Amino acid sequence: MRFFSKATQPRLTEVLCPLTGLPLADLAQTLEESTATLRLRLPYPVAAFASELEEALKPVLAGRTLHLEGQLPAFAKSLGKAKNLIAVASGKGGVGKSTTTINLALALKALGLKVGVLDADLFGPSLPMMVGTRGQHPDSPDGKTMYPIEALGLYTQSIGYLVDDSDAAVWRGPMASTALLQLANETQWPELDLLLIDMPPGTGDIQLTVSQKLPLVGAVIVTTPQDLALSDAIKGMAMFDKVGVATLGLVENMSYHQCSQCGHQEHLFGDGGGVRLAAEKQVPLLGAIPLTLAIRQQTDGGQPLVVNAPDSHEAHCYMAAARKLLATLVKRPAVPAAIEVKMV
Ligand SMILES: Nc1ncnc2c1ncn2[C@@H]1O[C@H](COP(=O)(O)OP(=O)(O)OP(=O)(O)O)[C@@H](O)[C@H]1O
Repeated sequence: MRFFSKATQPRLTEVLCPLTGLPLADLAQTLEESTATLRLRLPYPVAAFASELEEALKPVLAGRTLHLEGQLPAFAKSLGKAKNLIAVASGKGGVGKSTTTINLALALKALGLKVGVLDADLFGPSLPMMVGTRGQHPDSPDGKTMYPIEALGLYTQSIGYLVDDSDAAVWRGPMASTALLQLANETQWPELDLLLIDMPPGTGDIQLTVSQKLPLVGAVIVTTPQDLALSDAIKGMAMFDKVGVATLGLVENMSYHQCSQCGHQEHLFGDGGGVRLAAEKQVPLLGAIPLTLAIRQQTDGGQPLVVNAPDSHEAHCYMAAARKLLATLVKRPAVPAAIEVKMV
């Protein structure tokens, strides 16, 4: 419900939200409005957008003091206290799904969200290496559930914390799906705005079962511009479609190679594949991430670029993708909060 005075309402309709591009009147809720104050609530954390919002809202304020607050609502059922589960998937292996997941998670955290990452990549759990938690094991308060391991400000859980890579690789079919679902369900996630799930590569039974049994808001598909990766990305989208999970967007990884010496860009794996696929499937292209030495070195070394070099071109690419993903989410209808009915 939105309450605007006659003076404020038409002006808020003209002001566009810097995140979504939608009129703020469609998103904001007025909590308080007086001659001295305007207090607004938005459906996303506002700190990272404060200066853009203050600038955009100047015409509405007319000298009043602006107070902003915001929180991401739930767009699907939660998993315990974790809201908004998003699968990060790719049809083809080795396209940089895990690298994209971790950098995207850190970029979303930089936008003010509380983010968890579930490394569900049974066949090559790489999250512990990417966030520098290799060799750590989750604590258990009761011998039945586990706490996630906090790293770089993210709440992480990985099959790699529990078993050796060699043990994980031999899991097949139902056993693998059960292990993944247990890992998701038996982790005591804190209150999270988002939980990114780094899915195993492929579109087989394991991926299908996990997509059906976890309450996903949607999926982000990672691809490279290569024809083979693109056709596997289409298979990935079709799988999610089959189980009624929306594709929230595409990330084109290794979009172009950027030389660390001269900055020259070359389209090693082809040009424009992600743009064409996004247009054909009518899904947002969330971002185009370059293939660079720094991404590989720093992510593989446990210090992903978004935290280690936040001013780099690569970090800006991840930040732009995170912003677009957040904007895509915010435009979706939220799940209504539970209404408490008192019996008298
Ligand atoms: N944009 C990039 N620039 C440079 N190197 C990258 C980039 N993206 C990923 N890599 C590197 O490519 C390798 C594979 O990446 P990653 O493990 O993220 O792929 P994946 O799709 O998750 O693999 P798998 O299918 O095995 O789960 C890693 O060494 C990673 O550092």
